[in-house]
Amino acid sequence: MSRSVLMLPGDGIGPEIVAEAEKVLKKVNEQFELGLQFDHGLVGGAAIDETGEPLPGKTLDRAEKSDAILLGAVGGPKWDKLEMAKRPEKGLLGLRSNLKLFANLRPAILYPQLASASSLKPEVVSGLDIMIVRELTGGIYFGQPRGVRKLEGGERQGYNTYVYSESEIRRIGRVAFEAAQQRSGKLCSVDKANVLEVTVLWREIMDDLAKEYPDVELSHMYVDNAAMQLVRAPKQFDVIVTGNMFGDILSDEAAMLTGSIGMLPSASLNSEKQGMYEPCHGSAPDIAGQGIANPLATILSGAMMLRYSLGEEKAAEAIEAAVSKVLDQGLRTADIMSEGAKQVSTREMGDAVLAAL
Ligand SMILES: NC(=O)C1=CN([C@@H]2O[C@H](COP(=O)(O)OP(=O)(O)OC[C@H]3O[C@@H](n4cnc5c(N)ncnc54)[C@H](O)[C@@H]3O)[C@@H](O)[C@H]2O)C=CC1
Ligand SMILES: CC(C)CC(=O)C(=O)O
Ligand SMILES: [Mg+2]
Repeated sequence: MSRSVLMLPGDGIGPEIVAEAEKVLKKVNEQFELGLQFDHGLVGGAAIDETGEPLPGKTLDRAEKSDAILLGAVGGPKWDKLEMAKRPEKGLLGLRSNLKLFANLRPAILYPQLASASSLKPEVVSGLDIMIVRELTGGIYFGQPRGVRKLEGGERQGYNTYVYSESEIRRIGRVAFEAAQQRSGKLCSVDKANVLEVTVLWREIMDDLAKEYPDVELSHMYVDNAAMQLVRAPKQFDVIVTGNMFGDILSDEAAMLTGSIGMLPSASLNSEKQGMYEPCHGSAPDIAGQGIANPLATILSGAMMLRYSLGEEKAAEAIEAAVSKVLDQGLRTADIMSEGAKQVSTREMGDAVLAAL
């Protein structure tokens, strides 16, 4: 059976890291006879430069027809002066909303080899394995109305709207409760229910759902405390469920517990388990073109793709084992470099994973 994978490299370091993930995916495709067909498309700034739009119709059409998508990252200073609706980031948000990819899974796992690269002391993070379940197609990133308006007197006012409907909360809640059931049975819902009505509703729905999952222990935490607890005692968390913006911020924070944002993969799924897979980081314009970006988050996103959308658990595990082996060999990109290790480029890291497979 042939299945199609759409590669969307995007901008900045996107093409560099996606090239490494593609090598790795093509190798497991051969080794495990997966029958994957690879196609390529434009999104973000690269698409704006070529077609004038961050999400060309052709890309969306191919994305809708593909079994899974691997995306690098979008955005960069070249396009930052464009009005919001025309920026590269709209291409990514458009893919997420058009494909209804509401469930964003961001596992923050510390590879033991990287304990000294973590921002926290090894004893605080050893064995760290957190799953952040972030709602991805609602909340303040999508709420209407939004914009900048002129007030009486001429002063301008920027505004966005934080909205969640009951059904949006319920469907992401179910994903999180089910994830907790398959893990330790502990779920922490993160909100700001002491200030924001939308998250009072969020909390109410989570409490309601908890009645259907008696084997899951649900707790609630305000987002400011959660941000603090993540760096104080991160191992108190197993599954965290939260809204779009809080999840965006907390997952970058959690990334540093694993050594680098260059280590954090993600899966964005819809109800049909069609998925887009991408590293949690952005296009890193400050290091783009230097061949020093860490490709492991993208390679590990490829493993998540095999697991969640293509049902190829063995191939996914093979990639994860190869990454672990490469770290055992002491190979490190600059962001996870430590004393006694050997620094390698983006391409050398990809080649090492390939050789370890
Ligand atoms: N999913 C996406 O496409 C995302 C896109 N962005 C966009 O990316 C652009 C840059 O945003 P920033 O806030 O600078 O966030 P960023 O995640 O691109 O970079 C933050 C810092 O992390 C480093 N970094 C990121 N990925 C790395 C990797 N693989 N290896 C080594 N170091 C890495 C960068 O060098 C930088 O110092 C913006 O245009 C932003 O809108 C930001 C986040 C996600
Ligand atoms: C365009 C942004 C919402 C992307 C981002 O920061 C993310 O998804 O982590
Ligand atoms: Mg982010």
